[in-house]
Amino acid sequence: MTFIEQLRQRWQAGTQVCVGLDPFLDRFPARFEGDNLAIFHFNRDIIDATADLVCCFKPQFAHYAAVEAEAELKATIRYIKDVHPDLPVILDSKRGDIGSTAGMYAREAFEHYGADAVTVNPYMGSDTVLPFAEHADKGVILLCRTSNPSAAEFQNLEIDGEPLYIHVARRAQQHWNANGNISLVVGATAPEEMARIRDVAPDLPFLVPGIGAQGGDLEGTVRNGQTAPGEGLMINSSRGVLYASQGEDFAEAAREEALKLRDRIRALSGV
Ligand SMILES: O=c1ccn([C@@H]2O[C@H](COP(=O)(O)O)[C@@H](O)[C@H]2O)c(=O)[nH]1
Repeated sequence: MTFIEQLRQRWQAGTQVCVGLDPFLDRFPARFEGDNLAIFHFNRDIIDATADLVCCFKPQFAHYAAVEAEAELKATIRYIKDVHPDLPVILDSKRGDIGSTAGMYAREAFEHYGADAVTVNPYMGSDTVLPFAEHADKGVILLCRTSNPSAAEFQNLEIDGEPLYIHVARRAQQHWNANGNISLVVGATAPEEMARIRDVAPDLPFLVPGIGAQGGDLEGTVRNGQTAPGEGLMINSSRGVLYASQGEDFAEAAREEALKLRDRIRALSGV
């Protein structure tokens, strides 16, 4: 099954929640002290506690590379594929480079790590996006309007009467989506921008970071981002779910948070 097919199946099962797997070792419960595979074991417990509530998981690459835990990233993705094979995995590595290097980044995500989708920075232009998009069964999730406080600095600059992020969204919808495998990153901190992006990219799934720790607007996200009730969105929460408790009940607390988020989204969707 392709990334998009897997995602649609999860939307139909009633969830648009994406749990981000961003390990911070200093926020792990005490039981992981001295565990050489603490990141993998923590992830495994979170994955098992939330799998039935999510439409995808999203490990963020830097959180593994910075602590030389690339093998645990690979093991985490392998674990999801083996134990929860209906759940797609997004490798959030925000890659982007000249075409020949972009092709290697695509292989890194899809072949080496076994991810179903990867985040890509499209601001270097078409030749840096297409080496990812030619992997027709894989998802390519392009930064469009990000969630961070300075996102507007460049992304909202007007060019030919429209903000730069609109040019990216239109190019994605009209030129890069020949294989039907493109999605966009649109932050929950920018609900007005999200509405404008949905106008020019009516079909593309949105990966929506910024809920929880970043103070994003869940109601505005659902109102402005959905393509149909219960569809179109992968609403990410990382720290808000992973560190809901740092005690022995961390996995139960993570499940509770993911469940609350899923049900709030459902209620806002009217499904
Ligand atoms: O615009 C963006 C793009 C990616 N991210 C990533 O999403 C998660 C958010 O984590 P929270 O703890 O839920 O705030 C993190 O991995 C970011 O690198 C983003 O926040 N904004």
